[in-house]
Amino acid sequence: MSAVVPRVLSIAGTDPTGGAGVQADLKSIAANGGYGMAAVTALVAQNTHGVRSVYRPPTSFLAEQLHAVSDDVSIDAVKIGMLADVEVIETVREWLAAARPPVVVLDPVMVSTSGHRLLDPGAEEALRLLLPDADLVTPNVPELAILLDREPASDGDAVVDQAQELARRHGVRVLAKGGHLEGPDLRDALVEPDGRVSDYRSPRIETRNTHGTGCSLSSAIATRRGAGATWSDATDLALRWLSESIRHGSALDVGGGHGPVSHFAGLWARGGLDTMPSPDEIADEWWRSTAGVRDAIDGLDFIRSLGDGTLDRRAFAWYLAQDALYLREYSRVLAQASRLAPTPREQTFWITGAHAAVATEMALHEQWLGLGEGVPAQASPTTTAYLDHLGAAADSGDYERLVAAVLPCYWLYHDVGSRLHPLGVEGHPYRDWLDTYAAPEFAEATRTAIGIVTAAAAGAAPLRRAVMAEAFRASAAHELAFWRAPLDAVAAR
Ligand SMILES: Nc1ncnc2c1ncn2[C@@H]1O[C@H](COP(=O)(O)OP(=O)(O)O)[C@@H](O)[C@H]1O
Ligand SMILES: Cc1ncc(COP(=O)(O)O)c(N)n1
Repeated sequence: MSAVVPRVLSIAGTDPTGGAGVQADLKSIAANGGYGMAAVTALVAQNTHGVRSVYRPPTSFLAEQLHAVSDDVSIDAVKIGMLADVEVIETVREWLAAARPPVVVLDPVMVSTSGHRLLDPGAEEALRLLLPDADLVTPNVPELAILLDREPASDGDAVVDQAQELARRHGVRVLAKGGHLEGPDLRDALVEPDGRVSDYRSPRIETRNTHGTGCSLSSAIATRRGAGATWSDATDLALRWLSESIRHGSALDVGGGHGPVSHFAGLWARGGLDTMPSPDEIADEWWRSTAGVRDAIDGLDFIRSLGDGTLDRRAFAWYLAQDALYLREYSRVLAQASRLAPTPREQTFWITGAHAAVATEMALHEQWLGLGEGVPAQASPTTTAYLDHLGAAADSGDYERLVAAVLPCYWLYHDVGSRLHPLGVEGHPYRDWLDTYAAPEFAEATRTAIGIVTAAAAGAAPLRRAVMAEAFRASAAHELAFWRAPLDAVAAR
């Protein structure tokens, strides 16, 4: 079973400038959605101008690296690059026989772009013997010729002929790469062991940044295949990614010779570098952003006297009348959230809230309206302002903004309600009210609302998340004004 994120091992040499070898492989694996690992065959002192020297550590140590990985990690794919000499080839072959990784892509690295040997001339036959252990071999034009012991092909058809010959001889799939041929059009050919050919054509990109293209391509194919794509799809996806990365290579400005490709250019452009907060982090941040509003609510005479039961009945009746006006409209706003909801679960949640707002709570308020304190039938300026804010969010058709705007009505009410509730002793004049907003169903609905809204915010792009946070904060400020209004209104009469 391959993992969602395929675990891909590169067995290759190094490039301290990061454009080729294991350094390029790890970037390519990551850029194609894999988890990259690397066992180093040889240390190469090289840069974008060329190779200066090669140090090949004892192969016993390579074997230790390989077994350290396979003893611990389930490997989904292996990419093999520079093998340096016969001893290294033998070490890798023995390890492959023992570890049996499900996908093996072999890039038969022999000579660097700059013309330096990365494989002993005497190791060519050993490399040929390794070919059947691979699922895919990815030679460039000169490597294909050496593996066949022929002259290099000079056009696309000759490359395909040679690739078919190699595939047949060794019973292996071959991706023959056309980067070394001349001309404006590039052709790579995937040849099955039975000779069937799939062509991949693309325009040649005018650039000096082609250092490590072979390393990067083979790692990308191994990763895509390790994730479950067919060989043909894996090749197609990897080539599209490589073209994009070659196109952005020169913008990196790395070195004065053949520079690297820009492995993450596409991801940077499309995904940006922003981190994504978790829903819990958003909940914390948004809640903290209302600290001032909450302190101010707690400090209101209305809240204090509501808690100890000394609140002026007229003020309470005025408040209930405004709340009834508010709830009718709030119900419509929740119904709009339900209409825009992306999932049935959310659709159900908001429509249930809309029903609760208009039915259950209205019924409670009907009783209190019986207080007969000559309450206003018109929405106050404060109520109107709050409803205008919610109405604008509802009319925008923007689900995320809308649900962020309706959240404080749950969250702050639940917060105030659960703190006032213990004060609602026998005989408390506002006990029914105190019970409503501390009820377990309201606590549950509040939790669900917070979960839905913060999950939407976590998944939103940063700018969208900022719009949501602003809608939330504005509603919280309207909540404060709503609680402050009743005593002011009664005092002004
Ligand atoms: N200038 C370029 N424009 C577009 N694709 C390129 C360019 N150079 C190389 N490639 C692609 O990069 C891959 C590796 O190319 P190639 O040069 O043939 O192999 P290697 O890097 O092993 O020598 C191939 O898929 C090739 O099509
Ligand atoms: C360690 C190592 N492996 C492979 C290459 C081939 O790179 P290129 O794709 O430029 O031929 C390289 N230069 N160094």
